[in-house]
Amino acid sequence: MSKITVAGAGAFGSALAVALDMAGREVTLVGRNVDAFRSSRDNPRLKGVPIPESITLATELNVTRDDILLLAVPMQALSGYLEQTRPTPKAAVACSKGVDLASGRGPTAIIDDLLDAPSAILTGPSFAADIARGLPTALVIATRSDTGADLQETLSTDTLRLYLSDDPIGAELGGALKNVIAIACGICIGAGLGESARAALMTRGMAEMLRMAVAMGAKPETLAGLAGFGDLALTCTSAQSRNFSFGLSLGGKGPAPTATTEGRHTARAIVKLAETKGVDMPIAKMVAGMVEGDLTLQQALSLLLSRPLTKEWPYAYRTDLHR
Ligand SMILES: NC(=O)c1ccc[n+]([C@@H]2O[C@H](COP(=O)([O-])OP(=O)(O)OC[C@H]3O[C@@H](n4cnc5c(N)ncnc54)[C@H](O)[C@@H]3O)[C@@H](O)[C@H]2O)c1
Ligand SMILES: O=P(O)(O)OC[C@H](O)CO
Repeated sequence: MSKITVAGAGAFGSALAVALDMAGREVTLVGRNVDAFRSSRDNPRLKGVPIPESITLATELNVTRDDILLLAVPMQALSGYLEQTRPTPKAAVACSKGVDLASGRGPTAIIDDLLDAPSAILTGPSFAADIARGLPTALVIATRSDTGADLQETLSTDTLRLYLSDDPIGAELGGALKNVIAIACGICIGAGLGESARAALMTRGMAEMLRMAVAMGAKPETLAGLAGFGDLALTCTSAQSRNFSFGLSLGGKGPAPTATTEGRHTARAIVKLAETKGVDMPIAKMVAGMVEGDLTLQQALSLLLSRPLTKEWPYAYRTDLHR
């Protein structure tokens, strides 16, 4: 079985490394921060779960065509990281959830542009702490390459169940866009706007995700799966989510988390992309405005609620409008 190298020793990269090591895979965890926990095996990004001695720690990326490379650095760091390291693995699997602000590209497009290796995306509802503790989790591995079945087999464990998809665009946009809607839901709950309003935001947010994804060439059914609906449900309803917690703080409840919050950047990136594609994304626009400090909560709310009354679904499914 292929060796696995995980680049990015933050919460998610470390959690994947631990889960795969527990399942008997040969794992190397690479990160600029690994020296800080090389002897203690206690990574502050993954509190309470020691990094087993069986996982090799490295500060420099060094992969061969025998290795599967999991890329677990934040989205805005991905292209710079690959430009700098130029690895040549058997397959490069992005684990980042977002859209690159500078270029509007998703993670697999960045891999395809920069590496001579098949690209894939690993995404879906999963908190790092749950994966690291071996709690049951279901994810999607999506690729257009013929490495999909091998990746699914190698990266699945007894508790980490991977479903295979041939729609990386849909899968990565599901993971990126749910973060933006989760910020909106956090704002809603933080500001005391109620559970009914959150349900409305999740549902209309799903319509925005679907419109945008289809406009980008994704299959609508991907958005109904783990990478879309599944991750939206998790992230919009759990205070464990950094995106939801960031939203809570924007809504006036609690401090902003200092950890990686992908939706802040993705909101801005997606609003730019939606304008180019002519896709209507009012909730994302409201989130981007509040993140930028251009809109107050009251302004965002009245902009959303004063939109013309419309039909619920036909517009979202009129894919011909967006192709
Ligand atoms: N934490 C989760 O529960 C979770 C779950 C699923 C997906 N993800 C995704 O995984 C990605 C990483 O998130 P995380 O939670 O591990 O974040 P994190 O902040 O815990 O860790 C990010 C890691 O990337 C490293 N890093 C940052 N910039 C870098 C650069 N320029 N070059 C090299 N390394 C760099 C940091 O040192 C850190 O170790 C995000 O896109 C996130 O959406 C996270
Ligand atoms: O903590 P968040 O908001 O980055 O969410 C983590 C995962 O993406 C949930 O699937």
